[in-house]
Parts: sequence; structure tokens; C-alpha cells
Amino acid sequence: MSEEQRHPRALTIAGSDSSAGAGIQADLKTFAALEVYGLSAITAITAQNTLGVRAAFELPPELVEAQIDAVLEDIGADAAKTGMLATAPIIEAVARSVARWQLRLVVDPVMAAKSGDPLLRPEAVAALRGVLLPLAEVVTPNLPEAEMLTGRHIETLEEMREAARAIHDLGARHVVVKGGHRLDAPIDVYFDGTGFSELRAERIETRHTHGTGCTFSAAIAAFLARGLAVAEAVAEAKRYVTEAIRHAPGLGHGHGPTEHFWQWKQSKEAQTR
Ligand SMILES: Nc1ncnc2c1ncn2[C@@H]1O[C@H](COP(=O)(O)OP(=O)(O)O)[C@@H](O)[C@H]1O
Ligand SMILES: Cc1ncc(COP(=O)(O)OP(=O)(O)O)c(N)n1
Repeated sequence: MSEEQRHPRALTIAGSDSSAGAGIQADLKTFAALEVYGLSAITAITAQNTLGVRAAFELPPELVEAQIDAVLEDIGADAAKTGMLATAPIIEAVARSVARWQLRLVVDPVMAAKSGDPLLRPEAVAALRGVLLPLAEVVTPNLPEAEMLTGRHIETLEEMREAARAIHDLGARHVVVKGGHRLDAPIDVYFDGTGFSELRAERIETRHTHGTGCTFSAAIAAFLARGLAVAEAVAEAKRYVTEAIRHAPGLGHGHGPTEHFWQWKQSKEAQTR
């Protein structure tokens, strides 16, 4: 097998964030840091910084589909992830592509930025639930997104487990309900359709958490592309995002980006020594 054939590759289908802390830019940085070749299909262009989203322009669904076809016909992807999908027609176009290309898909059901600015039209939530989630190998809602998907209030770990089960019932095969929005430790709940486990980490006291959800889901896709099983990929991605937050460079006047190039490889090697 040639070098080119063995190199893992992953596709992100997401919006562009001009501040490069979230969206396509965060995903590609994560793929690169984890030594996975990154491909992209852009769904929308946002003008945003660490303080908020100033403008957004949604691309035509046919152009999103054309980007996916162009890279998959030529290069192919071992795994893919979605982020900001903006509209129901884009979600439907992405679902058609995922089914046609039989993609191993991680869905980050992005609905709003940390600043509160909306990134998904309200009427598109039904398409996310009904059309895309049934195609997801993994879905990674944060607490407000899990509330929107289930129609339940979620606060406690037990309520996170109930929400994970309800989202699994919508068709996603593995569910991670993220706990970054909890008041105490950022514990995430993982459900594989049979059992629950918790992904635990210390809370890092910082305002620099822009794009943490994008980074987490991109890392899951990268580890899947590298051949890890889902439970392992999710656990490694949790370690990755925790270190990305810890090493945040402290940029901007609001919620700044996390860091991707703090020598992940060496820190992994040190861990296993
Ligand atoms: N301050 C923090 N310290 C450590 N981990 C965090 C912190 N904030 C978020 N996380 C983790 O980052 C990941 C992304 O979660 P979250 O911030 O809830 O997503 P989103 O960006 O979609 O709102 C989760 O694994 C969460 O537990
Ligand atoms: C273009 C774009 N996509 C997604 C987001 C939201 O990303 P997320 O990782 O959920 O991070 P926060 O914005 O919640 O920190 C975005 N802002 N822009």
C-alpha cells in the first residue's frame, strides 16, 4: 500500500469563522494537529470574532453538495463531521451526500455561538432531528442543543442520561451530551445504545472556550479516521479538547480560541512512558 493510500483523511462540513476559533478553521486545525488530512465543504460564511457574529451568508445547498462530491470523488474520507448547517435545505443536501457516500458521520448539532448569535434557522431543527440524526454514528449536543432536540429541561447527570437515550431514539448510534455549560465540573455523558459512561475532566477557569464544541467533534472524527473505535475516539477527543482549552493563547476581547499546536504528540508519548 502506498504512503498516499494509508494517510487518514477527514471531511468537515461546516461554516467559516473569520476569527478561526470555531467552524471550518477549528476543524482543519484539529485534523492537522492529530495528523489527519483535512478536507472541507463550507456551508456558510460568517463575519465573527471573539465577541460575536456580525454577519452570516448561507451558501446554496447545491454548492455544498458540489464541494462534498468534488473532494470525495477524488480523495475520499475515512470519517466526516458536520458543524454549522444554517438551513433545512443545506441539511437535506448534506444528508443526501452522507447517504450516497456512506460516510461515517459525527454530527455537532450547532445552533448558536457562545455569544448567543443564532447559527441555525429555527425551522431547520426539525430537519436536523428527522433527516440528519438517523445518519449519525456520533452526535455531540451541548446542554441547550440537547434541550432543543428533546424538548426537556436538562441540568443533572440523570437528566443528561435521559436526554442521551431520547436522542439515541432519534436514530443516532452514539450520543455524547456535553457538560461544558454545567455550573460545576464539565462532565460529558456518553451513551452507546446499551450503557452509559461519563467523560470527566477538571473545569479550566477561562473565558477562552470559543469553538470547544467544534474542536471536540473534529477530534472525534479525526480519531475515527485513524481507526479508533467510537468509545476510544470519544475519550481521546475529550483529552484533546481539555488540553486545547488549557493552552488557549488568550486572544481577543471576548471568548477567545483554544490552541491546537502545543505538541499533542509529545504529550501523548509522555503519558504512555
Ligand atoms: N472550562 C472548561 N474546562 C474544561 N472543559 C471544558 C470547559 N468548557 C467546555 N469544556 C468541554 O469542552 C467540550 C465542548 O463542550 P461545550 O463547551 O459544552 O460545547 P459547545 O462549544 O458546543 O457549547 C466538552 O467536552 C466540555 O466538557
Ligand atoms: C462558523 C461557526 N460554526 C460553529 C460555531 C460554534 O461553535 P462551538 O464549537 O459550538 O463554539 P462556541 O461558539 O459555542 O464557542 C461558531 N461560533 N461559528
